Amino acid sequence: MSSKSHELGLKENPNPNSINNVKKQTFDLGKGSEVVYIPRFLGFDESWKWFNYLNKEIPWTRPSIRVFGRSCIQPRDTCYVASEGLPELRYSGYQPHAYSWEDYPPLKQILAAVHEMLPGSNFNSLLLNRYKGGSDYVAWHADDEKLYGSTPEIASVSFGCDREFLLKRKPSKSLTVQATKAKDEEQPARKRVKKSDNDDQHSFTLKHGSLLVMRGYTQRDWLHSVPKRARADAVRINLTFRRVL
Ligand SMILES: O=C(O)CCC(=O)C(=O)O
Ligand SMILES: [Fe+2]
Repeated sequence: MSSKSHELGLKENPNPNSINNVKKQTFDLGKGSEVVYIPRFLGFDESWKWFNYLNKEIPWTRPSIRVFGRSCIQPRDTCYVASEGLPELRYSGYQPHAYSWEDYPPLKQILAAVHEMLPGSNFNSLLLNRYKGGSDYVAWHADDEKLYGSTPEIASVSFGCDREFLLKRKPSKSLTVQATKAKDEEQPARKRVKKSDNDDQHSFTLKHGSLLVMRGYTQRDWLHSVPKRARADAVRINLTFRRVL
């Protein structure tokens, strides 16, 4: 254990007793996409220690990114940590500097807890986000960069202010609106696809100390976002662990 994590009073294994009997909610999104939500992945008090460490020690930046050809400031703070020798990450025209796990030893402890919770996982990179208040957000996107492969598992740990996390199914590429409508009208009424059916959207309130996992074809077939929320007035820190192939 590093002297730094000793100073913080952080344990080597963040929550050994609850690893195997935590409440785990699994959501089958259909067609090979799945989300798992574990509200109390890490203990409450311990999670505030992680929060304080991350808020203070991580070299947060708010880079310029490109969205639809326009340059803008990313509406949240960010940092990137990755194992050595991996291909570089690039998103929205921005290539973050890859810090080393050795620079922030407590991150390795959180990574170990995630690995223990998700047998078979082997994450080697981490994107950190800090939302300073309700006007910080992440727009609709999928983490479908090629370097993660076709069915990436992404493990997302949240600290601090509760925020809503939304998922919506990507519009189908093969059927235009017109084609969908025409096809729909060919069907007898009882067989028509009801567009009001709500299995195309899901919402989770990501709690302090929670873990949310997206896997299978979730990045190919779904978009996710953390929208602005006027009443969310406190800081939230989110860590997304990923495996670069
Ligand atoms: O903050 C979150 O919960 C999600 C962050 C996210 O989607 C991302 O970094 O790609
Ligand atoms: Fe994402």
